[in-house]
Amino acid sequence: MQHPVPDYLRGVLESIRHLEHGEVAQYIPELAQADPRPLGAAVATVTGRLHSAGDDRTEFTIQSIAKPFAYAAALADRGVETVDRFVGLNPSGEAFNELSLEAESKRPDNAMINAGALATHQLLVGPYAGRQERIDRVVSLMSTLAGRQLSIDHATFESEMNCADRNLALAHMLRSHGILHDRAEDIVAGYVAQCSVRVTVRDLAVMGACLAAGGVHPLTGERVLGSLVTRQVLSVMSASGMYDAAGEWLTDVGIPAKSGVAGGVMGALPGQVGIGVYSPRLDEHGNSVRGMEFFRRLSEDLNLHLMEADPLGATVVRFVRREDDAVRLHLQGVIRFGGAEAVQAALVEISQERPERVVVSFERVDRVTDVGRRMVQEGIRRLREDGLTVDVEDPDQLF
Ligand SMILES: NC(=O)CC[C@H](N)C(=O)O
Repeated sequence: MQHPVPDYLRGVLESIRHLEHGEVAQYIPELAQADPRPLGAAVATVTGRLHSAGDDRTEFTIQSIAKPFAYAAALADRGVETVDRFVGLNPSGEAFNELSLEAESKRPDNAMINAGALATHQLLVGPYAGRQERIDRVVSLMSTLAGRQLSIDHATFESEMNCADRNLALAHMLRSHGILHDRAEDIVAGYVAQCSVRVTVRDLAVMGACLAAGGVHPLTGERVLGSLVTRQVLSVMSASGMYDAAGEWLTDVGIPAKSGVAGGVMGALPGQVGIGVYSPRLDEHGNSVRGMEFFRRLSEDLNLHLMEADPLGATVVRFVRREDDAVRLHLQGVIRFGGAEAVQAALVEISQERPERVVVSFERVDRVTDVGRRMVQEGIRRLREDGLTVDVEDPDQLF
């Protein structure tokens, strides 16, 4: 049989194809000439399966979708503290190309707007890195994440450099505040180069899946980014990834995402999937019109909203069985805070029966987080302190 997901994706694309409002980006000549018709989408799971439909092999420039990856690289290269000194964490509420600086620190509001991305680009590699080293760093990280060597579209690069007045103005202002150190021209060139990297929706989906998997590459299993770095990137993406539409986006769609003015949108839903979509016509915020509609549809059809959670706690306790001399507590699934609290409650109840022996079985458990382990250990410690015998069955040594 054929996997149903590509068919589903095709259906969604067909249902949004009629949306023809919006315009291709006008302010970069090369993008203004782009064919507005292509439409493609891809979804990659954190377990490494990739599905796509429509114009899924068409290359386009990544533009601002490079920002979260440059931010990830800077966080990895310079550490959270250093990066936080130069780039803020709050939504700006203004357009992506505004000079949005925090009143006192003069830091750009966040790394998803141009001012923040210029500051982030300066931080790449190390204090003495040169223009080419910084570019190589971002391109190489994005290539690792995409699982193939990505390259720069020189025509788009030149085209944007010829009309980069606004980004140059931002860079000069940032330099006057001591946020940039190199020549404004070099930082802008590096930033524009990172924006000019060519990708497909399949690349975006895999790159997003890597963020969704906490920094572990879904296809190779290799850890590419630290889990705290990934968490910070996703947090800033959720707050600011869709620019001044970020609040509405988080409410309606609930998938951390980043858009680019060539028409790409990348999403990363923690623990589940990476999503890529491409359609060049943009709304007034610079977000792909069909791309946003695609995300709305997926979020609704597939229940992907970040804030839509199931009450997971109680399901960790599979059952409690009373035998002659023992009470057996069978656990299952993933034990995090919510589940571990339910285990502790079950242990409190069992302690009141004062059985000779308690057996806690992890046979059907998939995973125990650190906090889950500490909490279950504490429950068991208290049972033993009460004078009960507790045995743990843990064939896979998860506990
Ligand atoms: N939102 C975007 O994709 C903007 C990227 C573009 N290169 C710029 O700096 O204007």
